[in-house]
This record gives sequence, structure tokens and C-alpha cells, in this order.
Amino acid sequence: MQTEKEDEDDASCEEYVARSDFTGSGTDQLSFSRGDRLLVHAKPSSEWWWAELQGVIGYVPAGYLSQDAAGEEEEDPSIEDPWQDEEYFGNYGTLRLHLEMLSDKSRTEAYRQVILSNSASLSSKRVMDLGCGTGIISLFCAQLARPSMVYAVEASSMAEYTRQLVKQNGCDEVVTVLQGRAEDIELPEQVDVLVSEWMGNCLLFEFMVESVLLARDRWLRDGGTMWPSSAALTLVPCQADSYYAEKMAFWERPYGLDFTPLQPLAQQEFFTKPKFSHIIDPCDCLAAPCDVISLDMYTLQVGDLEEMKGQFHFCVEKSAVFHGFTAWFTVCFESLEAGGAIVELNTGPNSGPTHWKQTLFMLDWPVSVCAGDSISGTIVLQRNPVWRRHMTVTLHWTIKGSTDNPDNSQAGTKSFPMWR
Ligand SMILES: NC(=[NH2+])NCCC[C@H]1O[C@@H](n2cnc3c(N)ncnc32)[C@H](O)[C@@H]1O
Repeated sequence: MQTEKEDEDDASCEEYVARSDFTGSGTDQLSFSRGDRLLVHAKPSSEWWWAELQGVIGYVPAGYLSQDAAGEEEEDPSIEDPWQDEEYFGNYGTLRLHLEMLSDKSRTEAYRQVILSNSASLSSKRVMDLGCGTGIISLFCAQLARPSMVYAVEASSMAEYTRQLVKQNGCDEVVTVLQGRAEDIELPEQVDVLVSEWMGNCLLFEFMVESVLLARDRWLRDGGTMWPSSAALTLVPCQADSYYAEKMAFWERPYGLDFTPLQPLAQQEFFTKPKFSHIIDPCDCLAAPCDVISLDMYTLQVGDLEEMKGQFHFCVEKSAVFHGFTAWFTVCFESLEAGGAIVELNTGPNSGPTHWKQTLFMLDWPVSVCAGDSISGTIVLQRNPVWRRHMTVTLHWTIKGSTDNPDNSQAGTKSFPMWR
């Protein structure tokens, strides 16, 4: 018989249905599968609830749960396809994106350099090229080295053409194209090297990296090599005068008229989401850039991707208007030979241009800063619990005046959806 307290607890418990799978990270998060019925005991915050599943208790992301049974009938599109694979792989089935990537010399030459500088060590190695697209990396392997086999895995319809390109270039003895998602295909053997070009805007957008980690855990032999081997997200406070003038200052006096009542609209429309494909000029950087998140591709776990946190502390080097932060990434490819040369692909303003360009996060209002001021804070990349290729980037910052400008101290925070 339940005690009054237990009755009371049951009364406060509410049953919810999981709309999507969730892999918890750490000991206090509860993993579950789509369709599981969870008992929610408490809602300490709007994002994380305290729930129970088959006697196990832990934190669950509230966004994953829906209460109304009716929700099951009107399937929310995100439940059907939280990875939006139909649209995602549909896009990669056309040439537009492949042309953009192949036209990116910094990107493509970096992968070619990796193969070239490891060509001797690649002899007799088994390679998996995850998300091979047109197969360029696999063709580099077959052309510049003597691997025993390259498994070129591609989920989109481009794979049919990739097979033709492999044959057209006389590489079909070495390269085998497998059409399918890396998560679903079967290889006849484990591989020595897992190479992939998985990086998205702000490094993680698209979350293709999850597929790479799953393939690592399933197909890379112990002691095998991950290319890239590591990745880092870099941040810098910046001025963005021309972007600000174009989107915000414009409304001050267009054709001699005062359109400033539209500025709150402009802020909402143009500064709510990050501006990807921004090109930051090195002189727009207000401080030395700082790596805020570093990924080790050998130890990174899928659960780690739910929330990635980084800290920063910038010393402002010149008096300017602080419009926002700019982010970019760098990936490194370790040598197959111990101590061999590392190849780096840096998508920042001091390296060759790439199709990723950089990502600009505009503050709601610019702030004047002086040389000697400090800008400290944190960046949090929160993976979208429903749309699994998306995330929200939250920046918290505090500006502290330098000794000769002590009263300029202010704090701010802003969340930027990428893109839902
Ligand atoms: N750097 C990126 N942001 N995107 C560039 C690589 C993306 C290529 O990998 C393919 N691709 C992406 N995910 C997968 C997957 N899980 N399995 C197979 N192919 C994939 C996709 O169809 C495309 O051809």
C-alpha cells in the first residue's frame, strides 16, 4: 500500500513520451529511445527535467518529451526525420555543394597533402573515406599511394557517379564505393585509417562528426589513425563596421529620412542568427584569437556533443567598437609515422580562404572598448535536442575596463540558433 507521501509523489509525477532517441552523457543523464514513456518527477529548469524510466532516474532534455498522446498521430516532422536526412542527402546528390568543396583549394589541397606526405606509410593500408562525395580523397589515395583497399562510403545518390569516376580514373582495383550511411553499411574488415571531411559551419554544424565517431568505434582497428586527428574552434572579439553599417546604421538616414524605428526589427532579423560565410579582415580582430573548444578525435564521444563548453579571456589590443565575436576552426592530421609532419587546415583569417569562411556572432548593441580592456566569458554549443544537425551557440561575456578606464565594466549574454 502506498504511503501518503508516495501517493503525493505519484500525484506530482507526469507521464511523457520520448519524441526522439537521447544518449545521455555523464552519470546523471538518463538515456532513452523514441517512444519510451518516462515519469517526470520534477522540472528544475525549462531545459532539463528529473525523470524515471524503468526504475532508473536521471536528467532528461525536456525538448525531447511530449505529453499529449495525440502528439503521436500528428507526427512532428522532426520526429520523423530529426536528422533531416532526406533533405541533407538530397542536397549532396547534386553537384552544387561538391563543386563548392572541390573548388575550395585550401580544403582539397590539405587532404591531398595529407595523402602525399603519408604516401609511403599508406602502402598496404586499408582506408575508409567516410562521406566521400565525388571520391576525391579516395582518388588521391589510389593516385598518390598504394593502399590495399579504400572503402569510399557515400550515402547520397552521388555514389553512383563516384563509382564511374573511380573507374574513369583507373582506380577501381583499389577503391570500392559503398552507397549508404556509414552507420548502416558493412565493411568486410576493419580499417587502419578513417579519413573524412566532416567539418561544418562553426566546426560542428550538420553534426556529421557523430557519424565519424560511430564509424571509428565500429570500423577503425585499435591503434588505427583518424584523419583529422584533432579539431579546435577558435574565437576572437571583433569589429564589424561594414556589416553593422549595412544592416543597422542604414536605417538612420536613408534618402534623408529617419527610419530608426525599424532598427529593432533589423536587430531581430539580421543579428539573431550567426552570419556564416563572414570574411573577417585580420585588422577587425580586437585581440589575439583564442581556441575555446578542442576535440581529440580518438577520445571524443557522441554524448560529449550534446553540450560543448569553452572559456575565453581576451586582452583588447586597440580601442574600437566591439560589434561581436567571430569563430572559425582548425583541424590537424597527424602523420602515420611517429614524429612525422602534421598537416593543418586552418580556416581562420590568416590562412588561405576556404568555402567555410568564418562565422560572425553580432551583439545586439555594439560596445566601445579601449586598449587594455578585457573581455572574458564562456561559449556553450548546445546541440538541438530535436533537430539533430542543429545547435545553439550561447555566449556570456564580461568587459572589464583597464586600470585607466575602470568604470567601463559590463556583462552580456546572447544565444544564437544555428539555425533552428
Ligand atoms: N564537411 C561537410 N560538412 N560536408 C562535406 C562532406 C559531406 C559528404 O558526406 C556525405 N555524408 C554525410 N554523412 C554521411 C553518412 N553518415 N554516411 C555516408 N555519407 C555521409 C554527404 O552525403 C556528402 O557527400
